[in-house]
Amino acid sequence: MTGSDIFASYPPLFRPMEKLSESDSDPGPDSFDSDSLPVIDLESLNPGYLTQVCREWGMFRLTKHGVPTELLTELHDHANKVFSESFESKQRLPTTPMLYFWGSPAITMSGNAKQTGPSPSAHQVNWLEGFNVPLAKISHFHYQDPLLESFRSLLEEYGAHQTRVAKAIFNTMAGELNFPPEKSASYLWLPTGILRVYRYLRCPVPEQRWGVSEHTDSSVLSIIHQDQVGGLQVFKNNQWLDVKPIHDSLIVNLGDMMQAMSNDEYVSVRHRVKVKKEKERISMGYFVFPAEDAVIESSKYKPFTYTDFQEEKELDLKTVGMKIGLPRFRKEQSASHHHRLL
Ligand SMILES: O=C(O)CCC(=O)C(=O)O
Ligand SMILES: [Fe+2]
Repeated sequence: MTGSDIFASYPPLFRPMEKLSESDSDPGPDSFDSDSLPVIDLESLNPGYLTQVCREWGMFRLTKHGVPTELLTELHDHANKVFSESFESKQRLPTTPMLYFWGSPAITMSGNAKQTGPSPSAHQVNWLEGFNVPLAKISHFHYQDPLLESFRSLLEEYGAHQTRVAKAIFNTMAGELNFPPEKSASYLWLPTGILRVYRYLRCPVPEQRWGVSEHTDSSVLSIIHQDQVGGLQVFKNNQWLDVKPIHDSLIVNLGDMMQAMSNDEYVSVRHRVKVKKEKERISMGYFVFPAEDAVIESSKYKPFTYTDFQEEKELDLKTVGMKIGLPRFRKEQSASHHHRLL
């Protein structure tokens, strides 16, 4: 590919108006200071420490997770190649088992995009493109194209690892939180698992745009693997901390459903992703949800299902213009808020 063709793979909205200068490309790896994110070793999972981290952080680095390093390397390599194809050819791909989207990470859990591109208001757009991959269907399809087929098969393998990891972490949490066994099973409903493979695009005005703006995940658990570019930040002690890219570790964060299930003992952590002028970034996320009809019950919340939560969120996005999330489901929301102010 010649230099000027690089942006043929970008959705048109993200193609720079002017040629980005040579000095803007590849200034070498960024150096990240080591971060203070807690580290949890899956091989010797310590329930007490996990609980402490879930209360204080809602995010941690996972090591000894058993996902082979070569699988991670190959996945990033394949993702790079697939994303480098022209925008038009990516748009023409079938929507199962991998749905191509751009400009917004907000896709419904079943993987049915409301729309695969955003409405054209560049300011709110997320500076990314991606594939949404529901794991329930991934082994039922095969591609003719060898690159896509090996990407699909790697994702299937990766998905099985993520499912295993999520189950192990959740089971420990469920034990610590004393969930009754029948609740545990529907609170983490593995067939809801999805992967999202993202490519964050180079942005001429990185300080004016977000890869993903500040949010909490709606999931029970999310697991991120990022390449060496960096950009993920987590909000802790009133500050945004850079999450250092470390190839053989995974980043686990708790979502809104876990916070509600734990009766606000655990935190659904705020995080965001920055974009860069000179580099694209690839990350892969795994997200898992409760069963559709599982009623989440805890003393601080009115009983609700994940479906109720999604419906409320979509309504809020339309009417308020943002996700309100958990406060919509807390009992005596205004009264408790008042208490805190006094
Ligand atoms: O790309 C990342 O590192 C995180 C993406 C993310 O926060 C999300 O998809 O919810
Ligand atoms: Fe997120």
